[in-house]
Amino acid sequence: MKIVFYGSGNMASAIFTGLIESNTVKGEDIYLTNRSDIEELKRLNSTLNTQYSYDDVELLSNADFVFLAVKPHDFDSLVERIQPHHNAHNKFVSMMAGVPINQIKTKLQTSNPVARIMPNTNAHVQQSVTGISFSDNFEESDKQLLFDLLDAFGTSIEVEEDSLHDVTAITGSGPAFLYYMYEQYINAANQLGLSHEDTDIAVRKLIIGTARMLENSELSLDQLRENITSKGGTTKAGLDALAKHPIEAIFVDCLNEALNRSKELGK
Ligand SMILES: NC(=O)C1=CN([C@@H]2O[C@H](COP(=O)(O)OP(=O)(O)OC[C@H]3O[C@@H](n4cnc5c(N)ncnc54)[C@H](OP(=O)(O)O)[C@@H]3O)[C@@H](O)[C@H]2O)C=CC1
Ligand SMILES: O=C(O)[C@@H]1CCC=N1
Repeated sequence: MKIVFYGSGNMASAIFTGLIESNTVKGEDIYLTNRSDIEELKRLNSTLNTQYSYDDVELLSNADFVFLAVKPHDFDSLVERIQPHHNAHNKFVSMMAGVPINQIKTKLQTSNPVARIMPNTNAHVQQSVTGISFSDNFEESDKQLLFDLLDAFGTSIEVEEDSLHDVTAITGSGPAFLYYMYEQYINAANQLGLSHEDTDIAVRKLIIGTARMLENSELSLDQLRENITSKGGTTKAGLDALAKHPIEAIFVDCLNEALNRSKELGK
């Protein structure tokens, strides 16, 4: 299988690293290109054995899956490279936030199958949650091949194309929202008495341990919380202070803004 990535940045590298490190695809079967950062392509060639080229005829020839991994605002520059050279064998897989399948087909002037995926950077540790939608003409056997690729770097859920906006907000951008929250927690913890170094280590371990509990426990979130909350104790005091703030409303606002931006990006 020949896989091409147009774009070798944060999201693409999380994916192709996951594909290679899980032994799902050999580095030599993955072809990378970017706008101009050849040093990065050489570095990836020496660490992951991936191929690289700026020759679009060579890249697209016999390519099974062509990942479109540029920012939405760079799509037009990508179209100039791909449109004259794509062939009937190419199945396109776009990870561009917000850009609809019909726009991809129109700009590339193609009736080839197109899938849209919305992964997240947890792909680096094979823990991406990836939403996927297919154009009507995507063959079942090709869908299965693509699902197998997605499995290599996490779990996938097939959704209606319109719902990819929700996936983008909740899990595509989601790691950034959680990192931001953890940053605030660390900032607040730094105002207590531990050294900043100890606080950083303690909070990172706290986050990892709590995530492991979520993974391994059969208890609900609220039961897990209840199990820590002694009557009249410290947790209750802290939770009461939290409840004075509109935390749910803050996240409603955050997710709606992300979702609206996803819709704007496709216009
Ligand atoms: N980062 C994330 O968490 C997620 C990102 N996405 C989506 O993934 C896409 C990429 O995002 P991200 O990886 O963060 O972006 P980056 O800025 O990290 O990478 C963008 C890549 O696109 C390349 N590029 C730009 N123009 C062209 C071109 N004309 N031809 C070939 N390559 C080109 C850049 O090359 P060069 O370095 O040479 O300029 C670079 O390798 C976006 O559409 C985003 O919506 C989706 C889910 C999560
Ligand atoms: O910020 C963005 O637009 C992309 C899409 C999801 C995560 N990063």
